[in-house]
Amino acid sequence: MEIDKAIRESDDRRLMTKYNNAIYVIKRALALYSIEEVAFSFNGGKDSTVLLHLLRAGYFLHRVEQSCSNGILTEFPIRTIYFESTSVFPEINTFTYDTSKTYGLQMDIIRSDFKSGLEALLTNKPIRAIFLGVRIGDPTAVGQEQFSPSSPGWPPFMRVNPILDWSYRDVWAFLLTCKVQYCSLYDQGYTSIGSIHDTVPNALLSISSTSSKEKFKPAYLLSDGRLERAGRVKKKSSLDGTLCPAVNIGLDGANSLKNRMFTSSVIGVGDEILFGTVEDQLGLSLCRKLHSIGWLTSQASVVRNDIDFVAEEVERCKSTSDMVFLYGGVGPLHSDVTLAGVAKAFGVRLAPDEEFEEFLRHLIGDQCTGDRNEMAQLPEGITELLHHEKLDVPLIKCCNVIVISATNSTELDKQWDCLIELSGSDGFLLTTEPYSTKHLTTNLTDVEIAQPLSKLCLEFPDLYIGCFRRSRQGPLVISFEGKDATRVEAAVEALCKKFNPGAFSEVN
Ligand SMILES: Cc1cc2nc3c(=O)[nH]c(=O)nc-3n(C[C@H](O)[C@H](O)[C@H](O)COP(=O)(O)O)c2cc1C
Ligand SMILES: Nc1ncnc2c1ncn2[C@@H]1O[C@H](COP(=O)(O)OP(=O)(O)OP(=O)(O)O)[C@@H](O)[C@H]1O
Ligand SMILES: [Mg+2]
Repeated sequence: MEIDKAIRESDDRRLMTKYNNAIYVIKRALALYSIEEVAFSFNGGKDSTVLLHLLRAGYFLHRVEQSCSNGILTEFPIRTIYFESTSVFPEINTFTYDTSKTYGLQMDIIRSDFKSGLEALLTNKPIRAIFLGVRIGDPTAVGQEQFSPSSPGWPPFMRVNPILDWSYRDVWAFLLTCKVQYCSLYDQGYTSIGSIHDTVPNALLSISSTSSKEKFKPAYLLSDGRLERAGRVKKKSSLDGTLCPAVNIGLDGANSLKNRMFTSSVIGVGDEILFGTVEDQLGLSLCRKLHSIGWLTSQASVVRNDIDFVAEEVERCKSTSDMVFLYGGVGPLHSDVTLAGVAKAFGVRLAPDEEFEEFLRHLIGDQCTGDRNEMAQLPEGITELLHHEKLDVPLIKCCNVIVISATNSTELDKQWDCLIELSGSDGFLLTTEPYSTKHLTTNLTDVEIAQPLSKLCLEFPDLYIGCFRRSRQGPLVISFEGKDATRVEAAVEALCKKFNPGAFSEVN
């Protein structure tokens, strides 16, 4: 088998190790699932081209071990799926189809989005595992392992990532050592290829040229593989502020913004809260603190210590709230997945942050060894460290998401005060007009009060008018909340007028 032979004959020991590991993963997958139950997700990119040849080698070796191959590989029976989009580079498309022909791939072309395409595929075919060319530096790799079940909300299948631990250098070492064809765009300075709308050649490969047409070196000459995505035009850039859509307040706007309604979401991360083992004080305290600065908390939730759950919740909240507060799940333990969830929600990877690592080093001393300190990994390109002299470690702000590391109310009080100070009078946590609040209690029945209250809500749409009880039999409490104290007063008066005097009394 020519791939296996090329690697074994090369003297690249690192490549050999990576190859052996990938082949091991492929062979385990082929032992776990029947050939009808696996699929290969191929898109003509360099990573999936590597994977194609690894799968060819892995399938061959698997057959040899089962003693059913004579050493000549004539077929590649693994179902191949290609999501063909209208915004794909023509060179990628042609390469994908040509490769399919060369290696006799049984290719299913899917023209819908990934999720619905996979849903339809899995309904019609017995597929249980899909091979992907995902690598650890890819934003989508956050939290994945070589075998990772698909995320919640996706149809159920196993994602098999044989080259998860391969670097950019490993990919090129493999393609060049095996002398296999790859898409021609990689010889024109493209280093990672998305759609025609978001991909340009990598500027780091640019050759200064006197002619008007810029020239580029081939992808394999990129010396720092961490920059392979430099040719990907960010859909939203953290620098132009669009990735951080919410509170971007300039001095001029501060006064008018004081009257604006700011909304927040509060997300707790912790299985223990959900088991009922630990009482969630931080969520309550954050809601109170936000209310005290005139913010409206539009939702507070608690999710499991699971990257996908965190990512899903953050993704939803960051686009609907001005600011999202996350607490719990921060640290170096296996259950500390909060920052990975934030990274996934923003589609960036976790990367070591030297500045943050330095703070941790001061705090935990020698226990914190450079490359092994998981706590020093922060969402890349979107993280701002908020320094305050009263804090041993800076607070982490990723666009409009603030990660609170406090584990109890006292620590939270301290971090909150620092946040307010750091935000200043025109910052990301602007103190706005405080709420004016009134509470009335009454012994009127729900039936008596329901209709007049509904009418009152229509008359005062600018106020929050709600009801709650402290016990089923006890009095009803009606709360009025609003930014304009005279309006709150007017609503209270209007309600009292609808009933006999003495029907309500004011409480705190
Ligand atoms: C076969 C296949 C399976 C996928 N499974 C998942 C999944 O389980 N969870 C998930 O969040 N994304 C999944 N994705 C989506 C990818 O993680 C990623 O969003 C996609 O490759 C788009 O990357 P891009 O935005 O860089 O183009 C899957 C994609 C493919 C092709
Ligand atoms: N349109 C698609 N059809 C099928 N599989 C896809 C598609 N897009 C992505 N994938 C799967 O996701 C993997 C990761 O995609 P990614 O874009 O990171 O890598 P690539 O396209 O192989 O290489 P490159 O990073 O150079 O673009 C692919 O290797 C492939 O398995
Ligand atoms: Mg690609």
